Amino acid sequence: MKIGVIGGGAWGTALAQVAAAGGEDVLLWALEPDVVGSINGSHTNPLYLPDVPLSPGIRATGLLADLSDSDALLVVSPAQHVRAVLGGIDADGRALILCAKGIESGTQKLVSEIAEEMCPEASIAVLSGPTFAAEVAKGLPTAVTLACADAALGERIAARLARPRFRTYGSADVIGAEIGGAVKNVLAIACGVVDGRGLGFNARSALIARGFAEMTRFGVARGARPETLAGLSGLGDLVLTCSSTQSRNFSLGKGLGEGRSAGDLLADRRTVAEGAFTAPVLQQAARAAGVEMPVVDAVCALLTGAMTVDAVVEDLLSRPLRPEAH
Ligand SMILES: NC(=O)C1=CN([C@@H]2O[C@H](COP(=O)(O)OP(=O)(O)OC[C@H]3O[C@@H](n4cnc5c(N)ncnc54)[C@H](O)[C@@H]3O)[C@@H](O)[C@H]2O)C=CC1
Ligand SMILES: O=C(CO)COP(=O)(O)O
Repeated sequence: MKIGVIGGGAWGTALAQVAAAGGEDVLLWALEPDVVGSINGSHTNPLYLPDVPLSPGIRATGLLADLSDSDALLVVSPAQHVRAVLGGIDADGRALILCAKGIESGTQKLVSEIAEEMCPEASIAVLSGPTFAAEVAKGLPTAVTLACADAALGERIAARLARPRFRTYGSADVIGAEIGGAVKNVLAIACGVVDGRGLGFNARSALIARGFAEMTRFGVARGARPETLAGLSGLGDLVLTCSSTQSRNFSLGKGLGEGRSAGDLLADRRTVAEGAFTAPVLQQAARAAGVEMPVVDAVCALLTGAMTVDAVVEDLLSRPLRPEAH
């Protein structure tokens, strides 16, 4: 029994650490030779997870094919690269635990939908929740949703990945777990804007609550269960990511709120702010589903530079008054 981890960014490295802490045999694939070298040589990942000593039980490789004898694969590449990495591995008959948070540009597919298309013979689960990678890698208490349509398999994976300080809660709602994680990244950009522009805590809380209403409307339209969206992978992650500059999405929004352009903020950035990729495709998907998402529209207008921060805020505040349950 071996666990393969696809992706040597912050989250792949932290999850490898969780797996290794339970005595699993862990092999991590990383794109960058430097990451492979530092994990194998000094048990560190200075590029993506600096200052965290890693378990010597984690080994790394630059060859995806080396993961072919793992019975379970944690897929932790950014959402826009999942299709390409899954194209490079034979996942038939194995458990694919999807950990990226996003929607694919062009296809409007969730990561589980990409995986079903690329690996029709694999068993699919989704791991999502409020999880800053550095905190998880340091062993700070964390809880996640582990969603799988096959209840028995879901229970086995949840038990296999659970640790004393890493609690896994089971769910059958794969789509709901994914939509929470994808949508909250876009909403976190909006909350960062509020912080950067100095609009106050009232505004941030209003945005979290109204953003959650958008997440719920969109999620339910795509078949998610409301209780999943109100759980760790939805509301839980929304609150985390909207509260701290540890979040790359929140930081991006903060920069926008301070008057910098998305182009400048994203240029030369090595780490991924998934919300910047998800926002336009989420906007398209919401429109196609007839779901109103004004906060998501506002983020899109800021990312393209179509509107200024002040114009976007004015726009949101001057919408017609309506019942809260709308
Ligand atoms: N960092 C965190 O705290 C958490 C991240 N996630 C999610 O995990 C996913 C991965 O994020 P991080 O590990 O944070 O990434 P990161 O920002 O730390 O690193 C970027 C990653 O993108 C990879 N990459 C760049 N170009 C690529 C390509 N052409 N093909 C394949 N991979 C490529 C890099 O190798 C690296 O692994 C994202 O969907 C993110 O939303 C989920 C929970 C927590
Ligand atoms: O998904 C995350 C926490 O759950 C990480 O958030 P960021 O990608 O915004 O850093």
